[in-house]
Amino acid sequence: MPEKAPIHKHADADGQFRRKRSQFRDSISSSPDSEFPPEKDRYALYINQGCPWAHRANLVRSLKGLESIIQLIVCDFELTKEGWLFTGRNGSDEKDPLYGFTRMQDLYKKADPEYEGRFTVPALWDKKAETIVNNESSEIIRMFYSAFDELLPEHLREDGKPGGGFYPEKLQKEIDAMNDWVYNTVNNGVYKTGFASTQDAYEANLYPLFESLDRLEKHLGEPGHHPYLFGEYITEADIRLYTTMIRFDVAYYNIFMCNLKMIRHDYPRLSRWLRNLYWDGGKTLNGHAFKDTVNFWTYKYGYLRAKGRAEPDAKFVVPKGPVPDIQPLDDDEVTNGH
Ligand SMILES: N[C@@H](CCC(=O)N[C@@H](CS)C(=O)NCC(=O)O)C(=O)O
Repeated sequence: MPEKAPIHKHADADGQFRRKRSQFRDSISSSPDSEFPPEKDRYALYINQGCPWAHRANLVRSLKGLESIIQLIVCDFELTKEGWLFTGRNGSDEKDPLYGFTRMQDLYKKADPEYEGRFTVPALWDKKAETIVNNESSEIIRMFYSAFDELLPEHLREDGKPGGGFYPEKLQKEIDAMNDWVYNTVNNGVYKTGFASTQDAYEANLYPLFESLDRLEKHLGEPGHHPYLFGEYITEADIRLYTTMIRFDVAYYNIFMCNLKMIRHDYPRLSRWLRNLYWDGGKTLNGHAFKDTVNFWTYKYGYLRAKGRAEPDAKFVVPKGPVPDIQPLDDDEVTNGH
């Protein structure tokens, strides 16, 4: 195995970026022997505004109407040698509101003093058991789909939804298959491209990323695959792709050098899909959740910082474009998709 990277370094010694496995993998469930039953005010979701994995969890918390059930705690999105901090800046609380910690790593150490993994967001905290239930976003979002449904009004419960919810049984195989290649080449693909520290590692990830974007563009043109990836209703596949696509033109294109094509100019269907989600007036979604969980400036500034082009405390210049951050819903230039 290549040498382990320190907190602030992204690529391993061989130039490749490898995301490490999450280690807290418990579940919230209402089964009788559940260690973590659904309860109002019992859990807190730790995020920062920059991270696309934390964004997934935050987005589903909003889409499901869980704001008054699960507390949201935001740390600063500037990664330091000590990991994520609570600073009072960048949307962050001044201190961790539960314990007064100034570092995310203190929370991980409280959960498990022997913990040796990365101190990542998102993390779902149980205030009663004082531990991390889960720090893997793909599992946290699935918990949020239905684990709290008994506490929610009928229209927000998965079994009350016309399409069968975010992960309907009849689509699970197809969603899982898409998740797999989208995760490897798109969600994580942009990171593997952007954090590559050799030309070979960069190119080895850049081309598969754009092959997958081409594949998604084609997918959206097939019968039954629009306006959302699997038809009339938003599913997990849309949620997982969204947090990467909304950062693409404003950050990954430029700062992560994912710059063979842009969503707005080169992918009309993906662009329309993205704008549909962002601008939806809350008619089909829970009140602008896709829009309200986005902060474009954070992406422009935060990825520049993450990429190491700006030293802490140095003055630096944040790219202005592209302008606008996202195009209006009905933009003639890009309406030839669907
Ligand atoms: N598998 C995790 C990945 C989370 C993750 O890597 N988060 C990044 C922020 S985008 C992080 O916290 N990195 C800090 C570190 O690795 O030290 C998930 O999807 O929840």
